[in-house]
Amino acid sequence: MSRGDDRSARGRDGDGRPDRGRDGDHRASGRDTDAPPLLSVRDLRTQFPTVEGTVRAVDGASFDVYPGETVCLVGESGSGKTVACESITRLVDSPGEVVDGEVRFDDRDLLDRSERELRAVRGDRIAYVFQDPQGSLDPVYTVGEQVAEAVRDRNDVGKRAAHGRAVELLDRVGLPNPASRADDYPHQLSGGMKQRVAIAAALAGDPDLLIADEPTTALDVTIQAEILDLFAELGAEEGLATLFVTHDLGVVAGIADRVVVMYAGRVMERGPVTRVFERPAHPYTRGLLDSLPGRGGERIGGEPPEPLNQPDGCPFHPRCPHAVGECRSGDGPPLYGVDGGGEAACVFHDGVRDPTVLDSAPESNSDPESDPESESDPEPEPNSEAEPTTDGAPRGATREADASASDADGGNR
Ligand SMILES: Nc1ncnc2c1ncn2[C@@H]1O[C@H](COP(=O)(O)OP(=O)(O)OP(=O)(O)O)[C@@H](O)[C@H]1O
Ligand code: NI
Repeated sequence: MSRGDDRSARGRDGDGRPDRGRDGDHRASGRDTDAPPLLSVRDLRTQFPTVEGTVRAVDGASFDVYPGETVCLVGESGSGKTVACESITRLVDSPGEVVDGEVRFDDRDLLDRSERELRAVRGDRIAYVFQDPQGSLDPVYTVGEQVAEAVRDRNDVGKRAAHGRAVELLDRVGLPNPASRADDYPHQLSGGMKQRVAIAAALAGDPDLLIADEPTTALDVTIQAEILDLFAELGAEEGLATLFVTHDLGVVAGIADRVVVMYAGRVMERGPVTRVFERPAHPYTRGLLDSLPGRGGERIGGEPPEPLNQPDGCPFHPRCPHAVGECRSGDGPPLYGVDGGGEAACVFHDGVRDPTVLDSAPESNSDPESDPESESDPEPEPNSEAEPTTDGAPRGATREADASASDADGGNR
């Protein structure tokens, strides 16, 4: 039985939400464009008090995730991606604390809920997958026992039914020979298979939102691509919404409907993936894109600010080739609407004041036909350009379909 059937049988689709991803429409993703956001994060602030001062790990971030879509959180190391994800269900390690903001999920503020209520939301409605599958599995139990335990935690079923469901879930995530593999211990599985098991456990409560923090970073490149395909499938076939953290823009090109670019705890730019890749409106986003192998490969000069020593104004101004006086003082620019969808926190967002900010794109940007190919190549090695279609092509094609859909209706998001 597929998970979709199971949902219907349990009446979860009877809540007025459209039956997503099974109608063979033009979108490859299961994104539901008419529904209100599933998750709406507003002005989120999470801080860590330290002896040297307060680290503002997330400093006023706002973004949405709609039902069935994949939103990628990107940004250099230390930009606050992980802390933002943890803040959504208040998983932040002490002494870290969410000090302000709103996290609306299904129209209730999660930040108001008790720890007990949040525990029920976690795993059931919102599930997490982390970078290191080893860390999420217990070495002394078989993988079948662990997934079955996750099933029993979230559903009122007996041992035998839970085991059957565990095998189904292991099959769903593409574990070969799931019935016999269920008896394996984690150390008997490869890294990619362990990550599949962790994903199966995350699916045990039939969540609506999966938060995946660099789930493929620890895996080698071909396995990475397979796991990314699995995430894409889960979105398209089961209407699962995903908030996906990565610092790899090649990965973003392959799976995202929309992108949120973070820097120094703030959102620098957000919008439909095609618009952001083709016409980035923030110099930081452009810098990240220009560092892709297919786009010049040059890293942004300088380093992100020290957590305890943030500059005034736009946090990116010390590294920005376009910075002017007003970028260096005040609280930094607000998010301005950008043509084609989304927003950018830059005074040059519309190219009116200084067209060079938006026009300084590399040559390849002027050819929209060939561009997505190089973007979608998830392989960071220098030789990856030689064989861009090996596994980049199918996902590149998927993304184009997704992204044009996002683009068409993304103007107000
Ligand atoms: N326990 C902690 N105590 C103090 N500061 C912390 C703690 N955890 C995170 N931070 C700070 O919060 C900021 C955001 O960290 P976070 O881990 O969210 O970044 P990230 O974008 O996920 O980076 P990466 O790509 O390396 O995973 C960083 O400046 C980090 O130093
Ligand atoms: Ni992180």
